[in-house]
Amino acid sequence: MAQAKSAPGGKRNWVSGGTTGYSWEYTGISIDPPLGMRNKETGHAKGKGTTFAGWGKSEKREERKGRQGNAGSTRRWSEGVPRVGVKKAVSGLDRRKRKIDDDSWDDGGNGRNVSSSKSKFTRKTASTINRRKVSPGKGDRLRSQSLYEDDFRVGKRSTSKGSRGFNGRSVLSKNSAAFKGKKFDASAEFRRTKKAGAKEVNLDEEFSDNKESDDSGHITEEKPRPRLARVLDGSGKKIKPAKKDVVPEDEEPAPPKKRKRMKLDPYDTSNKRIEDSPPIQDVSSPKKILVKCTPEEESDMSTNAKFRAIQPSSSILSYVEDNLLGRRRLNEIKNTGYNVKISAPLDNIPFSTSTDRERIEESAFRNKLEFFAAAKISSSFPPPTLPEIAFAGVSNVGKSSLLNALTRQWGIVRISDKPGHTQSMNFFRLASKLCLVDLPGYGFAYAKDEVKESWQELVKEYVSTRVGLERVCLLVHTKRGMKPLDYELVDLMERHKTPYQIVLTKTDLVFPIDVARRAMEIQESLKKNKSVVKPVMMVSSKTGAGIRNLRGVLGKLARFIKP
Ligand SMILES: Nc1nc2c(ncn2[C@@H]2O[C@H](COP(=O)(O)OP(=O)(O)OP(=O)(O)O)[C@@H](O)[C@H]2O)c(=O)[nH]1
Ligand SMILES: [Mg+2]
Repeated sequence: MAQAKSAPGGKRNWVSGGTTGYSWEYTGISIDPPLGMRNKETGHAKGKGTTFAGWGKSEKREERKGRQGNAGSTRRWSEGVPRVGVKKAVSGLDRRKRKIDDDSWDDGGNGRNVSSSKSKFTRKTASTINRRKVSPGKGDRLRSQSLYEDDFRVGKRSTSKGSRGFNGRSVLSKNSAAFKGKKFDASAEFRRTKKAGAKEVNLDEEFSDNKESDDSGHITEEKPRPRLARVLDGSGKKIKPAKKDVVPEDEEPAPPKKRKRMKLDPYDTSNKRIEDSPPIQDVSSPKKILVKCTPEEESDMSTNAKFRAIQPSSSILSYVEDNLLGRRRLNEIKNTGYNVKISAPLDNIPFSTSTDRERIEESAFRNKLEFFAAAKISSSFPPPTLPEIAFAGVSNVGKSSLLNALTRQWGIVRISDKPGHTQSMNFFRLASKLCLVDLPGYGFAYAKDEVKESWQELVKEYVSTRVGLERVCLLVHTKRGMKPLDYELVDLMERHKTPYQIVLTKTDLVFPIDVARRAMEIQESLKKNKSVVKPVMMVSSKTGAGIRNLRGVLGKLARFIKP
């Protein structure tokens, strides 16, 4: 700062440029030039890095050019500015402050001349100067700063267009004119280079000065940096060598990295289509589920490996494929003829254009879903007038969503991705045909332990004592499988002879083969149970896969109703 002010001849003169307006030149400049002009001055047409952050670097380069023999303008304005290293570039705000402080900005009212220049940028800078003159103060700094940013933007825009615009070319030519006749002739240098063909220029030789002075004027030693050799091709263009090609001389090239070999699980077909999996044998006994394993091997296997070793029956596999269960690409659904623009597209007839209500083939579910009672204790249960279907399962398994999906009446039953959303037993009516009961979940939920226990007790009481309970749909997350609490409820229902059916939910989250495996696993584990209703149903409330089949199964319960 102090250096800038005290430098000799620190004044800028605006010189008339004839009929075209006004041109400018620095004579013994000791101040920081206007930001946008830096590009002009340095002649960096693609001046992205030459404005704020790259200022130190470009300045350094220009100065070196000057040192090679040219005492031109660039040399001069680098004299007055405190030099900064590449890493220690002056921040935009600092430079801004420096400019405000500098008296030579006022320039004896030359702002008028500046504003009459053709340059868009120059005009704006001039207006900034004038405004500062009128209202100096705290607010001024902010306003001028924003203008400053505008200037920066204008300058940047103009330079990014390859100096086609108002100022880049003219200044460049001015600069090259200034170079002409001096020791360093840029065009001659360019011709020389072109003649010589590709030529390597070692920057270390070219720029041997590694010493930098910081703001306080101390000389500091700059850390030695590995420099990349600059390569010029036949046309004189710079070719940036790839980093990997530049190996420091003292370092030996590292040996090529060994590729890690992936271990392939022969039973894992989870990332494949069902057709890609090994040929399926029809499994008739539970022992055959795990293939190619001795009992000792089986005990050593992890739960995951055991699951992957399951080979589902061909009937389950074909059911999964036919109903497009499992994770599917949108294109696959589209190509099969389903309208992917509607919610739960697979709960539809392919190529159908009928409305939601018409698409529901099962008449009971075409009725309006109406909430009519909620219970937190068994004494609040409504009288059993209709056959009931209850939806039980761990929290967040998708019970409430399934009610909406079955009736295609989105939003009637509230859902949330937060486990423990449904906190009471909610009774819904489908006209006078069926009663659907949304039960609170068990297991992990965002609720106090005693509250969760009370839900569990309520569910247990309901499934074991409720009159008119036609079926309990026990919902199981396809990805996670049955939990101990599920088995507990199963045992209870077995004891009370409550009919229940397993429904795999969120099938869209796993690969088709894993949907089939999960169904197979559960079917086999509950094979001896008496109250379980077969088959294991598989659905996705999101894609609508399997919903029509479940509707068909549950709709049969409503047929026996006497209106
Ligand atoms: N991907 C996917 N997400 C689903 C599906 N069914 C439900 N969900 C999501 O799972 C979350 C929980 O759904 P709910 O229907 O509230 O689950 P819940 O079993 O009623 O949960 P609680 O009331 O807390 O016991 C929601 O964010 C749903 O959007 C499905 O088939 N596929
Ligand atoms: Mg719920």
